[in-house]
Amino acid sequence: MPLLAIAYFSISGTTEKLAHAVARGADGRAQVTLCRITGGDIVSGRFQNESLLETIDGADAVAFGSPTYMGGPAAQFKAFADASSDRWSQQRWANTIAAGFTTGACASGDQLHTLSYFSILAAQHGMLWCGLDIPGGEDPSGRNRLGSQLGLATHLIDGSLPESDLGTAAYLGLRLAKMASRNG
Ligand SMILES: Cc1cc2nc3c(=O)[nH]c(=O)nc-3n(C[C@H](O)[C@H](O)[C@H](O)COP(=O)(O)O)c2cc1C
Repeated sequence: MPLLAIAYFSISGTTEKLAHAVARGADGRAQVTLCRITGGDIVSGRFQNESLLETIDGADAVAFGSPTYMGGPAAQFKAFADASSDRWSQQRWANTIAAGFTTGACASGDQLHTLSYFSILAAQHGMLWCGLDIPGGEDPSGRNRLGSQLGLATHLIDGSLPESDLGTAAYLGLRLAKMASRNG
């Protein structure tokens, strides 16, 4: 079974809900490891959780997740990304499947920029980007509600995530598991 690592940062729990939904979607088709990035991993501005990075070293697929903060990934996620530069120099994550998910307070809160950053991070590592194959506004169950095909973009409605966003996250997990099996 392929290994799916979900590397995410969340403070108030919304991105974490998405991470758990991605994991549920992959259940039974991949072994899943949730890798939560925390502020405590960052010492003097540098991300120092080597065991989290080592988990990703062994993964067949990786889902990157962060809330959108000020039009991009949260600083804590960026600290993790910067710490991956040792892996970059050896292209250690090359050919691993990668995808991304994010959330925001607004429907058009610049989530695309966060997803673009994730895809560039993946490209820097030679990873293979996996977007969403759900046409926005066309899915009978309302998945990919915001019509983002680069990755999963969501936003809060009355303070919580709609079920359709969690369904999209689960679908992304399933898709990653399938892609990882195909790529293995
Ligand atoms: C510092 C900060 C910056 C934010 N910037 C944005 C933003 O640019 N766009 C947006 O839609 N939401 C923005 N938000 C809202 C968060 O993305 C939103 O509350 C999200 O659900 C938090 O995720 P979490 O529950 O996983 O911590 C911002 C929130 C904070 C605290």
